[in-house]
Amino acid sequence: MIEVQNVTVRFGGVVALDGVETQFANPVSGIIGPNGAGKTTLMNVVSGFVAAQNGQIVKDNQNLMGLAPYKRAHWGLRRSFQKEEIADDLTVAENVLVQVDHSTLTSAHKSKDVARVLEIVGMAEQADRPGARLNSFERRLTDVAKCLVGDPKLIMFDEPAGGLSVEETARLGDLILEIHARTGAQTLVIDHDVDLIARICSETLVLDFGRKIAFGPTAEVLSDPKVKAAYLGTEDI
Ligand SMILES: Nc1ncnc2c1ncn2[C@@H]1O[C@H](COP(=O)(O)OP(=O)(O)OP(=O)(O)O)[C@@H](O)[C@H]1O
Repeated sequence: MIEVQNVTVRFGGVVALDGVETQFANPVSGIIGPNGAGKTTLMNVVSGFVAAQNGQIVKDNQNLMGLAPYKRAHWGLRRSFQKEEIADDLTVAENVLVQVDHSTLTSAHKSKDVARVLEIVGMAEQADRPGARLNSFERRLTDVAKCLVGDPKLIMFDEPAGGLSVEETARLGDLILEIHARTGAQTLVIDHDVDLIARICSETLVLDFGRKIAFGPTAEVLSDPKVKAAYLGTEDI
């Protein structure tokens, strides 16, 4: 369970999040809304990149607001960005290993864990290939592997399907659906691809101008007139 409790963020005069309150209880949950709605800001509050003026984020009784960003990562918070952070001069396996650098586990244990997550994302055969030689989908899969390594508890994907083909998006969706069973982590997904959200997220939060305008089972939320109105003139839903 991820509890978002009355979170408010202001950037000068802009209210990016306005008392947002919700509870994500499902293995995979979505966050959608028009451009500038506050979606990325909410992820930034969870990861600690942005300080909220008010509110708390609690995951399974752990109040994340009380932890510095690096401690949240040690605790098990993982995040992928709109652009992958893959080092060109490191191999795929080394890129993933960096994520668990801080861990006190033995290097044999870490290598085994890296091999396990590369197997899950389908990149085991490319483990020794340098980042520079990966295509865009392989980079994305390596980024997902970085989120899976080292006992994650909460994984956040910001527009994971951006720039992917229909087939690649379908594969990525399958992979995200497997995460909870394979790692136990709960996943939050922001994406403008509403078909992907509808397929993989059993519940979805809709933000508009920093406010929660809907939350609940994804199919219900997507047919809500308030949600359709928020998207009017911006994109189809
Ligand atoms: N660091 C910042 N400084 C000032 N304003 C910001 C900052 N980050 C976000 N904002 C503003 O806060 C509001 C919410 O932005 P945010 O990026 O969270 O929206 P979003 O829903 O993720 O949008 P998109 O779908 O376009 O990525 C916008 O008005 C944005 O301009």
